[in-house]
Amino acid sequence: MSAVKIENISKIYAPTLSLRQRLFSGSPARQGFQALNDISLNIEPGEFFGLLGPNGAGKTSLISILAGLSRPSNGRASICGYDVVADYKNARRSLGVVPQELVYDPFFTVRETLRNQSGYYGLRNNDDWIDEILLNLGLSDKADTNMRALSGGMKRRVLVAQALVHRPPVIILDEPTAGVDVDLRRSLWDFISRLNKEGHTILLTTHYLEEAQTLCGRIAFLRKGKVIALDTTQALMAQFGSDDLEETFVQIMHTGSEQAA
Ligand SMILES: Nc1ncnc2c1ncn2[C@@H]1O[C@H](COP(=O)(O)OP(=O)(O)OP(=O)(O)O)[C@@H](O)[C@H]1O
Repeated sequence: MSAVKIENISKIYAPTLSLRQRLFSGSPARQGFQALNDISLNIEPGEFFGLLGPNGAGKTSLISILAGLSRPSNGRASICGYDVVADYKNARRSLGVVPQELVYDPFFTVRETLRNQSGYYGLRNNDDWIDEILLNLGLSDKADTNMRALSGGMKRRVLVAQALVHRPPVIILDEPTAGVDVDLRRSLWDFISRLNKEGHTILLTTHYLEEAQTLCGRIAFLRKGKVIALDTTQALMAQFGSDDLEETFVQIMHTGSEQAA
């Protein structure tokens, strides 16, 4: 069974019309914006998979569908065999998502935040695991600090910790190292690599291609909502005669065409 299965997913965002336009426009309804166009791919258990593409390619739109935050216009997706729409609860329980946006509740400390998150999954007495996560993310000395008193990079570490409280088999990281220092990057990647070696499936989006080159076994390149290349990292680079993923990325974005996933 695939850890993540994506079958013919398309996403069309509804057009945003003002009230005035809606009430008084006699013109036919405007078409929505197609962010994803017939995406299919499978990620096997234990893979470290990269989803790469330029700004606006559709990476976050796809992740939002997997996380149950947004519904696909067409197609279906499942996490560990659980359909993300029909079996939302089990799909969500199998998944930990580190979002791109820094979202947090300013009234709680770091430990309270992680206890609350554990509570959403019905987990009590989760402090041993919370302590291990805090240690691995360099947050032990911030456990009793209020969220609003943390720096941006520290808040991002807490987002990573939140995604891990229920030990999900699949972890999605949406640009987790944007705006964080070298120390966190190293400790984060050491920790995530360890989780991956222990069997967790990782789906990563990042604009740091050297990170993707080092970490990802397979990569899908997205452009304008379509998969334009999908293969092992080595095979993608070999195809373009390069040993540098950034160089490969540039070439694929300028020459790539849609290919079967
Ligand atoms: N709620 C929305 N309503 C309308 N359009 C949207 C919405 N969310 C995203 N889009 C559009 O869909 C396209 C894909 O956006 P998305 O955020 O998925 O891209 P991305 O690959 O994650 O980009 P980035 O690398 O900048 O995070 C963009 O053109 C974006 O403007």
